Amino acid sequence: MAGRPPSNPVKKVPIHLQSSQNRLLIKGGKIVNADGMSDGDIFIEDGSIKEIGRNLIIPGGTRTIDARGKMILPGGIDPHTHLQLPFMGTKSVDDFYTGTKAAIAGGTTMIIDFVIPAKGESLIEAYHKWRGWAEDQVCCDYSFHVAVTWWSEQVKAEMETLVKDHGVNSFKMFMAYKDVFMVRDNELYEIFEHCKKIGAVAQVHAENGDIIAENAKKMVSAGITGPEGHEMSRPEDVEAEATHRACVLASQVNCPLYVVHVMSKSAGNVIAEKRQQGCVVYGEPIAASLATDGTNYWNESWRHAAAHVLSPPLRPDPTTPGHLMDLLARDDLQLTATDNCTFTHEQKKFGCNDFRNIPNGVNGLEDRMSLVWEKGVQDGKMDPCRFVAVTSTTAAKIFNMYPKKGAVAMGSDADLVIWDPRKTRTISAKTHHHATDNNIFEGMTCHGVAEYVICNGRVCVDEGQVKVLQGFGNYVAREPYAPFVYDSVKERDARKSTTMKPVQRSGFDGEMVSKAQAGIQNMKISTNEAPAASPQMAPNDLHLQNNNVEEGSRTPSGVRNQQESTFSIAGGESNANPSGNANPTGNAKPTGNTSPGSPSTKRPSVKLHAPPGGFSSGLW
Ligand SMILES: NC(=O)NCCC(=O)O
Ligand SMILES: [Zn+2]
Repeated sequence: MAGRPPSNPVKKVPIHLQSSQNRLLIKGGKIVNADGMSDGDIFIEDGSIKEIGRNLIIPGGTRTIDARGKMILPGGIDPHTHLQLPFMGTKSVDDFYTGTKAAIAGGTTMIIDFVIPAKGESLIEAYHKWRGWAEDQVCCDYSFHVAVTWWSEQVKAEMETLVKDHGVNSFKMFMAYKDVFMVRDNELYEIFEHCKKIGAVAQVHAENGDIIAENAKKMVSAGITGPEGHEMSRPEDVEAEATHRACVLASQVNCPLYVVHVMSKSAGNVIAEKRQQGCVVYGEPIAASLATDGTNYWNESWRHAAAHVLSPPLRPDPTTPGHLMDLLARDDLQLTATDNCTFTHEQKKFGCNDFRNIPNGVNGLEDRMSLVWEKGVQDGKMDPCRFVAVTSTTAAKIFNMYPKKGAVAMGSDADLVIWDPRKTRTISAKTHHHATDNNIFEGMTCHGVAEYVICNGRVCVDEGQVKVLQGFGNYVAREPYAPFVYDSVKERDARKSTTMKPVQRSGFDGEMVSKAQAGIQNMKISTNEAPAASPQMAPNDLHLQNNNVEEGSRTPSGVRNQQESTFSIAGGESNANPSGNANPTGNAKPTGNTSPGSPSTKRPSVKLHAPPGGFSSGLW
């Protein structure tokens, strides 16, 4: 289509900007990968790592960087950013230029941003719009997740196209932002099912949007209009509940789930617990949740408090960052991001009379690497290899870019950081490279400084000096069915198929009772006048909507056929057994009444409050 960049355009970087930097030798550093450390020199040519070893034979004219006493890490990957996001009546102030410049300054060499279509907007159109914004601005490589903010056959088809033709293998759903981006549980279930079918990773923003909307109204009515009302209206439980719900829904269809911005201890614990139970779920704490806390919302300065407003919010429990770091260190949570979505004080002021209008979002892109080093490695909770895993390698694996990204290895992209673990720096809005005038980590001093940052073989931070090139980054297309994710999914599928078997019985060993005998034809059942129920049935579990109670489909052994259940997650009626015939059990007879329009062509409209197979209705 006219005006759109092709999916993988070739970047034309002027030769004078790249030629002298085509070849690089990094000598004498400690190479750190997620799976181990080694000593070796690294030869880089034309954007990728050509050789690693000692006494390499190098062409003349190669620039040498002395890395003695330093570590050489795979460049950071931030899998969660919102650059120039149109949001809450404004636009996040870091665009794809300043955002990626800040990223590089701190040692991050790739971002994955979110395309967020409005409800009703084509996902593909939105994707092209975001590509257009990014393409000539990005200083480092980038990719896109796409948000599913509404649900229809069109969206379903577009997701497939995005996977097949545009290198998107991850889709995010919002359980919050009611009426704006939020999707409901029945939609989530279907989207998860679809993600699994197309080999994508489903991501969720886990907060209960309905509860938040109600709480926020009450808060404002009670006169709590400042930033503290933001946290009070969306407390920890509201995040943990949605996290749990997302895990339960995804696990029904065995869809891999990725929970973005884990902000609370209880949400983190839910993920840890679900992983222990065998769910394929990944948790992403962010720089903000690992390094600061929600006590800031009670700061007397409105400006200070508002700068910290993001969703889910930071938690007032000051032990939260330490707890999340502990979970991260032991792989109960898997990787870090930032959710970088910056707004200036002028923009934050939109909410000066009502916290609901404070644009949600904070910084993090530039400082994540140093903060995770300080709170993780310097504090003795993780070693440098784990640091590499949680800042780079695991993102590359989950989103299927490994080992091109996320590794210091022969053949990998030359996205590298020469890291000085002893050097310190103090974070400040006065010196950062973001476009915003505030920094939620103001004044924090961290060990770990990116002395050199190399993006695709180009030195973009040189002895601490930032020398980025606008538009230098490339779009990274990602294949579906990431082995790191889908190998576990396949295993679970296989396990399920061996355990999900009906009990083989010789026949029904009690007295069969037809529904006519049971006197339930055209009988109206209310919760007060339920018929004799089977022992496991709770009368309140039945809610009959009309007078026709029809026989459910049974397998030959008499077991309820769960595939033909009348349960519909979408709240509609299932058409699985359109004839309305009872499946003969060997004793029971089919009604034989299949003519269109006859009573038995009507689908039964029994609404169960428990899933099929969970309880027996006892109505035979
Ligand atoms: N997180 C946040 O507060 N802003 C960015 C949008 C989102 O991810 O919810
Ligand atoms: Zn976000």
